[in-house]
Amino acid sequence: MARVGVLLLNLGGPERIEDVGPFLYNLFSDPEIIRLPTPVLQKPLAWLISTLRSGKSKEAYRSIGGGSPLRRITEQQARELQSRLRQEGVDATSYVAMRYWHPFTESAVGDIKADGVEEVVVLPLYPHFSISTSGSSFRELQRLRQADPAFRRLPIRCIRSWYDHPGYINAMAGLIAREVRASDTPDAAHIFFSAHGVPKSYVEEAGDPYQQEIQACAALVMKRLEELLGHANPSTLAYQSRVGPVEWLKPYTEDALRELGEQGVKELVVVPISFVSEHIETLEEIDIEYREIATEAGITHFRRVPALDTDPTFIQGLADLVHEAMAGPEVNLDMAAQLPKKVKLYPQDKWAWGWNNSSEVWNGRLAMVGFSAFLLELLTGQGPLHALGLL
Ligand SMILES: C=CC1=C(C)c2cc3[nH]c(cc4nc(cc5[nH]c(cc1n2)c(C)c5CCC(=O)O)C(CCC(=O)O)=C4C)c(C)c3C=C
Ligand SMILES: [Fe+2]
Repeated sequence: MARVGVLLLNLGGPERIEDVGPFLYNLFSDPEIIRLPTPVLQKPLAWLISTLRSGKSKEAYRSIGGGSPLRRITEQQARELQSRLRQEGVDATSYVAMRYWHPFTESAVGDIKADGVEEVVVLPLYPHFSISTSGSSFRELQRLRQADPAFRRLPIRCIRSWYDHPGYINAMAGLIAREVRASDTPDAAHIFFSAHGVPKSYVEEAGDPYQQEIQACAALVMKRLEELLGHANPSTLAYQSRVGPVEWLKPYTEDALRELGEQGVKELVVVPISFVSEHIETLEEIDIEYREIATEAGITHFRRVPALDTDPTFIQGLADLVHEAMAGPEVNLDMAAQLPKKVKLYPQDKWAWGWNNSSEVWNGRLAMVGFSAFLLELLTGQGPLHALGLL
């Protein structure tokens, strides 16, 4: 029997307040998170944004106990999945590969090689594919594989996304049904799906299938929920956690909550749909910020469905996904990271004269170069502005 390594991909989170700044720097250094047409500016911009954001982020992490529970929960999921697979006769060991904090992807790959694993199943702990999440981790793995002949030799089967997998849909519907039954008005409780957002351009320009997978998933969960409850509840899908000035997927969670309040909705069952573990965006953003907005909007009952964490139906669903992947063909990282549409990531790169997309991009680039030079001068204390006595 082959020794199988199940590599679980996740984002990672700061474990202590001191980790918040470096964690944010790692996150914003990723070109899949901030898609800049000029890569040379990625690191200065990451430094700037992480510095500006870290106060707000630290406050949020403080309010949930001083750090993210994501590593602890992901490691628990990994242990339970491993024991489930071993009970089912697979010689499996699971490994956790975080994208922006410990344990990093590189260290998980090192452990896989040291343990003599013979084949790898890559399972992102994101049910829905996005360029910014699974896509980014697949690319990181691709870089590590290209640089390492020993890793390259291992057969690999990547699971791209699993938003429609029966184990996951059943587990989600089961948890929601519990909250609906416990509500004051089970027939009328409004099911509110809150998914992590992404910038609109990811979907419309770069061809990210994320929105389509989220919509399809919410529809499947609602169908299963109706079967479990014996009645259809009203539902809404909205997107949370917007960062920065650009437009993200709409409706935004805060706006949708206010609108439901205006419509007279009183009882809400909030479902964190794109997350499979509790973390800052469930424990702080939903439980504290959005609860407050809903209450102000006149929603009197706000119940939040817990994240799946180590729910047994969910862990069994993950084990089934691994079995299905092992029974299928190899799926390499290129195939897993592929986008459905053949699109240009930066359509504005195409040159054209006049006041248009391309000239706006070049203005933006020149402004960024000027801004970086200014930043450099501030840091080094040397440059033309100092020479002119302006700094
Ligand atoms: C489906 C899940 C996620 C998507 C899609 C996603 C996209 C995305 N996120 C940011 C910016 C931030 N994300 C942060 C933390 C964070 N995000 C996810 C999940 C998705 N992100 C997780 C699991 C976590 C870790 C949470 C934890 O408990 O530590 C943060 C840091 C927290 C904060 O300051 O708000 C940022 C910033 C962008 C820009 C983006 C898409 C482009
Ligand atoms: Fe995020």
